[in-house]
Amino acid sequence: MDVTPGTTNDAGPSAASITLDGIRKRYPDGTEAVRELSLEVKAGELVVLIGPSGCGKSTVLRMINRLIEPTAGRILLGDDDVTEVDPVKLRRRIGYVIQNVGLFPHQTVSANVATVPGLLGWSRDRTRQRVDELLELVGLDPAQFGRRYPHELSGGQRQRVGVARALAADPVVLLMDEPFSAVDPIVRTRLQEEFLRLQAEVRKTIVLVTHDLDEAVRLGDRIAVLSEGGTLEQYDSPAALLGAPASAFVREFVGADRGIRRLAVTPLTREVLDPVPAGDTADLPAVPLGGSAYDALAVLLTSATERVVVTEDDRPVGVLDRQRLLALGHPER
Ligand SMILES: Nc1ncnc2c1ncn2[C@@H]1O[C@H](COP(=O)(O)OP(=O)(O)OP(=O)(O)O)[C@@H](O)[C@H]1O
Repeated sequence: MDVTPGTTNDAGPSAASITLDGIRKRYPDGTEAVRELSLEVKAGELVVLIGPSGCGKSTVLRMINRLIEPTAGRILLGDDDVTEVDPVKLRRRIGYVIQNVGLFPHQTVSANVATVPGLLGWSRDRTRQRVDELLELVGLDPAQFGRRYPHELSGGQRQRVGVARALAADPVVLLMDEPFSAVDPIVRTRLQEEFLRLQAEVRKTIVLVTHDLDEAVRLGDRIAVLSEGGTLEQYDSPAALLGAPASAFVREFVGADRGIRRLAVTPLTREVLDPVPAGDTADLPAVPLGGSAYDALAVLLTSATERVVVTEDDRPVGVLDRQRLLALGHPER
């Protein structure tokens, strides 16, 4: 029986937590790609795995959907142990987006997005409705793009089709391996912004692998920094990671400009402000409460003043001078 088109009939949760419990991967040639890793991702959370080349990020990701079998340890989706589930069925519950997308070149955009619904045996009407809904969700007009082939799209459009395809059967988890790295920096930034909007709407549990720290800071609710052998160096929010690196490795990895990066993820809250001084603040450049410390610094650097006033509903609620602002980038000093 088919129920309402565009909805799942097996009304399971739309996102599941992921628990990696002491997972290991030793490849047949003896390479210890992941020595031992434990990590929890909450339902609806976007976690970024980052670390130097070869540290085991992709191996971890591919163990979650069992494209790679772990040598030891447990992986849970919600309460289900993935090693006890048929891998083909498992992959239908997990969306997977890779660099260069891996679209089928001889199938139209619509047919590509319909891959998993097809495997699940959805009716044509239900599939078509879901495909159109998803193309719209990722910002592609179904009438214009549905019948095109992948080679008739730009890199950014292909990437969006890849995301739509991964979301098609309403997976409980989305795994993304360097999803935005094949497009140029301007398109990448736009895709990242669109992706954040999409995630606010669909709230999937997402594990995303990247090389790009700015991407990690922009997208991640939490960031897991790995070093060689899948060793977890730190698992924290972007602001905590940049503000207080847990080891020399992380400190070096996040780099000398981490202070500036941290400003971008530090909101201007009442707690960080100095009181409004007596007298007129009308001459000071204003930034809104809730904006980022980076925005405040940008305003300060383009004005000839030493202070910015922070406002709410156009009323001053505090001020910040240059030194206080820069100190927000390095809270441990
Ligand atoms: N099939 C395999 N057989 C043997 N060793 C492998 C295999 N696949 C990966 N490795 C090794 O396992 C380690 C981890 O590789 P993995 O691809 O997971 O790293 P990564 O962090 O994703 O790297 P990159 O950022 O360069 O993509 C590397 O040393 C790699 O050479």
